[in-house]
Amino acid sequence: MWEKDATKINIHVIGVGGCGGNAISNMSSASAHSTIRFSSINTDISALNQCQNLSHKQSQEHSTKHEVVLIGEHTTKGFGAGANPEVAKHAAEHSIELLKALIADDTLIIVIAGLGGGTGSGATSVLLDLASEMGIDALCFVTLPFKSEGDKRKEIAYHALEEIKRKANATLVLSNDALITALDATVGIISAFRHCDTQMQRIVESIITMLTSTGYINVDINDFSHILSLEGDTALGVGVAHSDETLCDALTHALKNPLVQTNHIKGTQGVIVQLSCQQEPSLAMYESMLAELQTLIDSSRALIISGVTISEELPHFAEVLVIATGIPPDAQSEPSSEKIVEMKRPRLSQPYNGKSEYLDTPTFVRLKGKG
Ligand SMILES: Nc1nc2c(ncn2[C@@H]2O[C@H](COP(=O)(O)OP(=O)(O)OP(=O)(O)O)[C@@H](O)[C@H]2O)c(=O)[nH]1
Repeated sequence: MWEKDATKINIHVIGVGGCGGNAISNMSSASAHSTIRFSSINTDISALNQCQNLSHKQSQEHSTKHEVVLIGEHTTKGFGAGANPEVAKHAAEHSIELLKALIADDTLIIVIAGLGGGTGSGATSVLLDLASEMGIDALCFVTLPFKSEGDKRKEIAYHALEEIKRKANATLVLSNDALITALDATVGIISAFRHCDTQMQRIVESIITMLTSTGYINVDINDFSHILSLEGDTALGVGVAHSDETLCDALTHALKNPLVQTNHIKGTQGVIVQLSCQQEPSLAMYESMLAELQTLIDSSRALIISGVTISEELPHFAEVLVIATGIPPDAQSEPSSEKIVEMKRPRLSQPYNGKSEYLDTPTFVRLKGKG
C-alpha cells in the first residue's frame, strides 16, 4: 500500500520520454524492492504500450508494477512531441492534474530522462516544478546524447539540462558518449543504451537500498538530502568486496570506473559511505576502509557519514556505496554547459525501516556541480 506517514518514505521512480520509459521497463522488472513505485510518462502512446509490454514480459515472475501515463492526450494526440521540448512542456501542462495525482503520495521522486529529444527534455521540468510546489524532493538522472546524434540534439539537451539542474534537488548526468568510449567500438546502439540503463539502474537500486534499509549504523534520508545539498561536483559509485580483506579495494573500485574521466573525491565537503555486508565486517577492516577514504578525500573539512547494514541475501561478501559531494570543480572537466547544478530544496522526512537488498556489480557516475 502506498501511504505517506511520519515513519515511512515513499520513493517513486519515474521515466520521462522514450529513454526514461526504457530504463523504467528494465528497472521495474529487475528491482529487488517491491515497495518502490515505477512509472513512465510520455507523449507517445505507442512507446508507452511498448514499455508496458516489455515490463509485463520481463516481470512475469516479479510482482513489480509499472504504471504508464500519457500526457497531452488532447494536444499531441498520443503521437509524441516530435523532438520539440516546447510541445512536450505544453502537453505536460495540459496534463498537470494527472501528474499531480501521480506523485501526490511521494516523498522522493527519482526521475530518469534522456535529453536531446522532445518529451524528456521538455516534460521533465514541468514535473520538477510540480514536485517542488508539492514539497516532494526530486533526484534526476539524465543522459546526454551521442555526438553522432548531431548538434541540434546536443543543443536541446544542454538547454534542458540547465533548466533541470535549477529545478531538481540533485541531477546526475550520464554521458552516452563517455559510456561508449568505455565499450568495445563494435558495440551495437541498443546494447550501448542498455549499458547506460544498467548503470542508472544499479545506482538507483543502491540509493534505494540505502534509504530503505535499517542499518546497524543508519544513513537516513535526511543524511542523503544534506549531502546532496552541498555545492560542487559529486562522485557516486558502488564497489563490491568478496572478502573482509578487500573492503578497501571495493571502496577504491567504486571510484575508479573507466566510464568516467575525472573520478576523484579530493577536497569533497561531504561523503556518505554505506557498507552492506553479508555478515559483520571486522572492526580493523572497517577502520582501514574509512582511513583509505580519508586519504582519498585529502581534507579535514569533509563531513563523513558512514552506515553499516547486514544483509544476508547479498550474493557477495559486501558492497560499498560512496556518494561524495561538494568536490571542487576539476580543471579537466567538461565545458560548463555540461555541468550540473545541485539542489537547494527542503529536507526530506523520516526514513522508512524496510529490509535490505543488494546490487551485484560495481558502478560509478559523476554528478557535476555548478562551478
Ligand atoms: N541511455 C539511453 N539513452 C537513450 C535511450 N533511448 C534514447 N536515448 C537517448 O535519449 C535521447 C532522447 O530520446 P528519447 O528519450 O527517445 O526522446 P523523447 O524525450 O521521448 O523525445 P520525443 O520522442 O521527441 O518525444 C536520445 O537522443 C538518445 O541520446 C535508451 O534507451 N537508453
